[in-house]
Amino acid sequence: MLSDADVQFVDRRYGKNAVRLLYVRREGIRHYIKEVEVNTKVTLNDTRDFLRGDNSKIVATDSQKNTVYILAKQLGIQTIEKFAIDLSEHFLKQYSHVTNTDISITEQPWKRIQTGGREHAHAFVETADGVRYCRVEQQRYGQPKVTQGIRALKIMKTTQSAFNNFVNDEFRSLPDSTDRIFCTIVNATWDFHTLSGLNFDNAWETVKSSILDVFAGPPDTGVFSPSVQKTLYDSQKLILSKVPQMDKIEIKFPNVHAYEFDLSKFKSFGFTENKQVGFR
Ligand SMILES: O=c1[nH]c(=O)c2[nH]c(=O)[nH]c2[nH]1
Repeated sequence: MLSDADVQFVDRRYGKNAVRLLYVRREGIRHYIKEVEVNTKVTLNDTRDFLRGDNSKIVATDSQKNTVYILAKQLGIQTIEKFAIDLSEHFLKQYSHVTNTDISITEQPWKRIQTGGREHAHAFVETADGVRYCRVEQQRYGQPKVTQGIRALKIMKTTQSAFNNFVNDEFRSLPDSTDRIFCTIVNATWDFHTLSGLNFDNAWETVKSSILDVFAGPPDTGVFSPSVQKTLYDSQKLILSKVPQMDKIEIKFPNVHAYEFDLSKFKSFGFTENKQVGFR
């Protein structure tokens, strides 16, 4: 059996995961909603809970969950980033023995229903065009470190994408492709060196629209992509030039493969050899 002196704590964060909350703001007939899922974590200034089973400093995860509901009611949820900062600062202020906080929030992508070409006052549809999330980490006496992200943004283009002239050795089976389907599920995450002059909504929309613009290009002609790598890099460069407060951005464009089915065996239908077959 190890003695406590032999043990080093690497991570002592604990908290409540997946606190679901629907926040409705009613301004006359026009209503606003945020459906969010919040994870709270705090770190305490000593280890008596782990070492001795002394719970006297534990802020129960159940109390953390209640805090999410109480602060949402008291302060509202303007943006998930601001709400995460509010929660973080609350935990640090309320409990002098909390040294660090780590709050992450995911927002469901609700949009207003359009009827008769107009936005509805109180009816919404969940869309599949990207999920917004954020994370706020803060140390006592420190500034909140805000990370924003987008995930589950599935995009596809059916031409103006190629991949060729890559390493050709005994491990290669993929043919060159001069015209392939490019489909991916974007996952991007970024942080800021300052929050000064930053509008969280604008920053998030800028990232999303820049990714879509670089990927798609002009509506009629599109834009040529020689590889996922090049399109990814061009998106990042554009985003970094547009959001000066941004420190760094990580984007993942996993290839969602579309096979071209080999119909050449079905000669009676008039099918001939496929131009290209397989993963592209
Ligand atoms: O754009 C691409 N980049 C790659 O590195 C790669 N690898 C692969 O199999 N297909 C592709 N496509």
